[in-house]
Amino acid sequence: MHSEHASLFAAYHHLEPAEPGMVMARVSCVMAKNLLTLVRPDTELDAVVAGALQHSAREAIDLPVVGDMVLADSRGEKTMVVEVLPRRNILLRKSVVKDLQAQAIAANVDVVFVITCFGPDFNLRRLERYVLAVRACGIECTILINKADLVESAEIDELLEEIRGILGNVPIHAVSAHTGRGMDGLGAYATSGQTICFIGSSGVGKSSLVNALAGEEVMATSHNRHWDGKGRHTTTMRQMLFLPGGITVIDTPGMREFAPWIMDESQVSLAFDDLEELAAQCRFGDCTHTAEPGCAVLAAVDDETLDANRYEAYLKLVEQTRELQQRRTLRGITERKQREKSSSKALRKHLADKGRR
Ligand SMILES: Nc1nc2c(ncn2[C@@H]2O[C@H](COP(=O)(O)OP(=O)(O)OP(=O)(O)O)[C@@H](O)[C@H]2O)c(=O)[nH]1
Ligand SMILES: [Zn+2]
Repeated sequence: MHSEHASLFAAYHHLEPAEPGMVMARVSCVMAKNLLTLVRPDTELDAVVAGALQHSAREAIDLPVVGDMVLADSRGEKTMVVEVLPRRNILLRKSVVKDLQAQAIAANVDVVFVITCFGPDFNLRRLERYVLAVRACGIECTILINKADLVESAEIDELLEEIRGILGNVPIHAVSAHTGRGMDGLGAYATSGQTICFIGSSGVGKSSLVNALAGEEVMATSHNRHWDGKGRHTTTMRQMLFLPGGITVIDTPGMREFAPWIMDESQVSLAFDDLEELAAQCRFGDCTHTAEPGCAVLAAVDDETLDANRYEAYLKLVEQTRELQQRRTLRGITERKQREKSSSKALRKHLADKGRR
C-alpha cells in the first residue's frame, strides 16, 4: 500500500524492534498535539503520543512531526508512539508564537520545494528567507516559481537571472500548474522513494502543483475547498500525500512568514556558501567582514561581485544568531536555577516529613 516508504524503512531496518506488538512506522499526519496517523509499508494506523514521551520532550521539536520514523506500541487499546527515531534531518523555522523556540515543519525530507509565484506579490526578500531557512537545516532546496502562464517569457528570464544573482546556485524552475509548463523539469526530483516537502505562502498554488505533479486531483485547491466559516480553510494540518510513482509529498499550510531558525553560526555558512568561500581569502582568520583591511568579502561588495543586499542579509543573520544564542544561554541559566531551587525545596520537605515520622 505504501511502498513509497520501502527505502526509508530499509534504511531504518536495524532499529526495527524485535518485541512482539512493537512496530516501526512513519508519521503521516499530526492532527492535534498528540493525535497522529502513522503509515507502515502495508498499513495505516491512528496513534497517540505516549505520556512518557510527552513528558521527556524538552522542547516541542522533540515530539513527533510529520515525516518522523517512530516506534509504537500497538499492544494496548490505542497505538502509542513511544520513541522518535533519530532524524536524518528536520526542517525548522522560528516559531511565530514562542520567541526563542523552533517550530518543526517536517522530518526526513529529501528535497524542499520552495514555492512562490509570478505576479505583484512576488517578494525576493521573503524568498531569500525561505531558502535560508531550508539551507540552514542542511536540506536540499529547489525554487518553483508558479503561474508562469501569467507573464511573458522575457519577464521570466529577467526574474530568474535576478534571483540567481542573489541566491547563487539554487535550482530554479519557472512552472505553471495550469498549463504544465516547466513541469518536465521536476522529473529528476520525482523519483520513487523520495520525500518532497512543499512550503510557500498561501495562494501561490502549492495544491495545484501537487496535483499537476500527481497527474490527477489528489488535493483540493482553493477553488473547491471547504471553508470552516471563519474565513479559514479546514485543511490546516500538515499532511503527507502519496503520488503515483512512489513519491511522498509533505504539504504544509500556507505560511505568511518563514523565518530561519539558526542556533549557531555554522548554520549561517550553510546558507551562504558563496560568502564563506570569499571569507576564506580574508587576511584575518577571525575577520568579521565589517571593517577589516584585506577583507575579501568587503572587496567583493565593492566591486559588485557580491550583491550588497545579500551581504547585509548575512550580517543581519549573524547578529541575530549571536543574540539568540545569548538569550538561550541566559534562559538556560534561569531555568537551571529554578529547577535547583524547587528540587532543594522538595528535599527539605522530604527531610522534614521524615523527621516528623
Ligand atoms: N494562472 C495560474 N493560476 C494558478 C496556477 N496554479 C494555481 N493557480 C491558482 O492560484 C490559486 C491558489 O491555488 P492553490 O493551489 O489553492 O494554492 P495553495 O498554495 O495551495 O494555497 P493554500 O492551500 O492556501 O496554501 C487558485 O485560484 C489556483 O487556480 C497557475 O499555474 N497559473
Ligand atoms: Zn572578511
